[in-house]
Amino acid sequence: MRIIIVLSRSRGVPVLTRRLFPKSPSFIIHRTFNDSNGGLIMPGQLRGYDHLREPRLNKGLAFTLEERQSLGIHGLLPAQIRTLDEQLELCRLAFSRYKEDLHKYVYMVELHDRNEKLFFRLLTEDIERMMPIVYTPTVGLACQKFGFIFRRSVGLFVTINDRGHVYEVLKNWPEMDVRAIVVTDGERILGLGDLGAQGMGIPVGKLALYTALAGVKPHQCLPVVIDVGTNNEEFLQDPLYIGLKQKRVRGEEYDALIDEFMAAVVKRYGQNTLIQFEDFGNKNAFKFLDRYRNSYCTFNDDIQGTAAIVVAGLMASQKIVGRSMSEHKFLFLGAGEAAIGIADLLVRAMESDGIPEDQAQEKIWMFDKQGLLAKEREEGELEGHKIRYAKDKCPTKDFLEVVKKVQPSVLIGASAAAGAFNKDVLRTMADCNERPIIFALSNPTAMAECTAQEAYDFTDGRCLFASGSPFPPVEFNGKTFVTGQGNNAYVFPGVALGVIASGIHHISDDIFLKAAEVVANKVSEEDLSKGLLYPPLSSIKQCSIEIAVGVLEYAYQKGIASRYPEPEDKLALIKSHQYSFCYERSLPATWRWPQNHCKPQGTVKDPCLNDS
Ligand SMILES: NC(=O)C1=CN([C@@H]2O[C@H](COP(=O)(O)OP(=O)(O)OC[C@H]3O[C@@H](n4cnc5c(N)ncnc54)[C@H](OP(=O)(O)O)[C@@H]3O)[C@@H](O)[C@H]2O)C=CC1
Ligand SMILES: CC(=O)C(=O)O
Ligand SMILES: [Mg+2]
Repeated sequence: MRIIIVLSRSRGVPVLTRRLFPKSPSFIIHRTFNDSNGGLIMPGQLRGYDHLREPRLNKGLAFTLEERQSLGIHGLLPAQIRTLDEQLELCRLAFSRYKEDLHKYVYMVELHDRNEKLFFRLLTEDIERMMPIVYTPTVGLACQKFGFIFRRSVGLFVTINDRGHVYEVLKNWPEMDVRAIVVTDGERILGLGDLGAQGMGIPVGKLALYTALAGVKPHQCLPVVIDVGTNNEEFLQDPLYIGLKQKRVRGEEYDALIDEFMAAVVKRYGQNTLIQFEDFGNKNAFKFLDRYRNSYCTFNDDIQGTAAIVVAGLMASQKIVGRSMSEHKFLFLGAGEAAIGIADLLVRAMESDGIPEDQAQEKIWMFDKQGLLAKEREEGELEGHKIRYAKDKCPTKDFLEVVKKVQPSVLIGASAAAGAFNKDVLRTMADCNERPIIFALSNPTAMAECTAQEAYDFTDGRCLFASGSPFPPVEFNGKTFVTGQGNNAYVFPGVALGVIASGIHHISDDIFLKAAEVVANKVSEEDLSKGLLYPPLSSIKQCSIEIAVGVLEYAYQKGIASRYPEPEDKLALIKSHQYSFCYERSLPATWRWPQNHCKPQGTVKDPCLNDS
């Protein structure tokens, strides 16, 4: 009789062993070890050298002498031992020496690939400088050039050819404790259109913010691209394109793939796994939100996350403008995911102030490629989600004329129509409002409906302005305005952390209203006086934590949390779910200097001790 003993962390290995040796009884010792962040590591299976190759374990020159000795990597590193702070200083220097943003992006990707802790520490400590690189606007350029800068896989690609085997593909992802997935099919990447599989940069960037802003642990995050082809002709001809070179598959086959993906996620990682939909084309985005919102733990960031950040800005603006939500008139340029999502949450906010739904909808006008949404359009020309904002009559197909007729107090651009808020539009807003509110939400920067400078110049410095991608501070008449970033990045990381910590099964719109209130309450008089409708980016991490606590409170109040008992100290629970941005000790607790080994003299720095 043969006995095979399998020591494995993977559920797949014992199965494989049984298949290979069907007649032998195999004793499976399924033993796993957690690092202090909850990531699974297997000391018994790791060579010392792996600590240098595996980005999750690598500390570079920050390995202490003891660690180098005990891991058997002494001599594989030069003699210098650096602290985490010293490494960060060097990273900042290297980062700043790259002149091109795309080169900075590649530097960050390579750092991530080399030393995960250092990457996240750098990102989280200097979010104002790093966020425009790992996120909008540079991430848009990175997706366009993804084929050229692709180094190593950073997420999972599920293609239409994997139909029937999606669960097997998902099992190839090496992490077993995934709690959050950001998935795109690349059809509408920012305002750049169909970038197919190269849209992978977006889930990767969004999830980097999960960790950097809310402290969701990196090994719990999984970026996914669903590759069903692309209709981007340039990419189809480009030898560097990394995805399937075929036109997009649509219809039943596509829907079945997404259904299979959702079911596979639950099978592999459990029903509480959060699935964030990102940058799908709008018909699919609305369809999947409707289809899955009550059966999976899911939300659509472009529809719901964006809504929360715009409603937050409007709540904050009340302190200056003195108007409640229902006293505004809203005009949108664009009637897609972002615009409809914002409008729906605005209606909900007005309803909670006692305004009936139909009256709330009356205050909202929307303009798409064909003009103002009007009931008089031919049948079939108003998709389901647009109908509720259609007006009886369309005064004109000219946007400026609509601005003049409607005289909105709030103008919201979510169209990717660069420059559509031109001088005449902005001047008209200034003529009919003491403090016009202007959101140019489209990303990346080049797609914005107007620049910050234009907004202030053409409204005589009276507007309250926010944009989806960052603009530098603006001078007008001797005053400096700091422009706020109206971006869902203020919302989704905190919502995700709150959802993970409370174990919510389904995410309602009210959670996004709650998040909006939290963000609005963080805007100070001082922020508003500088022109900011949002807390400064320097407090976005605090904002994320407060949103997470707000979500947790809401979940227990409404009885939708699934983790019991309810924690008394909700902040402490949230913190217990967060990643540590400090190095862990890589020394086994029992390790001692060998007896015959003379401990080296001199100062031995311990990088774990001297960071905050
Ligand atoms: N700041 C933030 O946090 C976010 C910003 N965005 C940005 O918003 C933009 C739109 O995203 P999303 O709503 O998801 O995209 P969609 O494709 O869902 O919607 C775009 C909308 O804009 C309309 N549109 C396009 N061009 C024009 C034009 N020239 N004149 C009038 N309307 C036009 C389209 O009209 P039609 O319906 O007729 O096709 C459609 O209604 C993108 O740039 C995206 O990056 C998105 C999410 C979050
Ligand atoms: C910010 C974002 O989600 C978008 O532009 O699509
Ligand atoms: Mg998006």
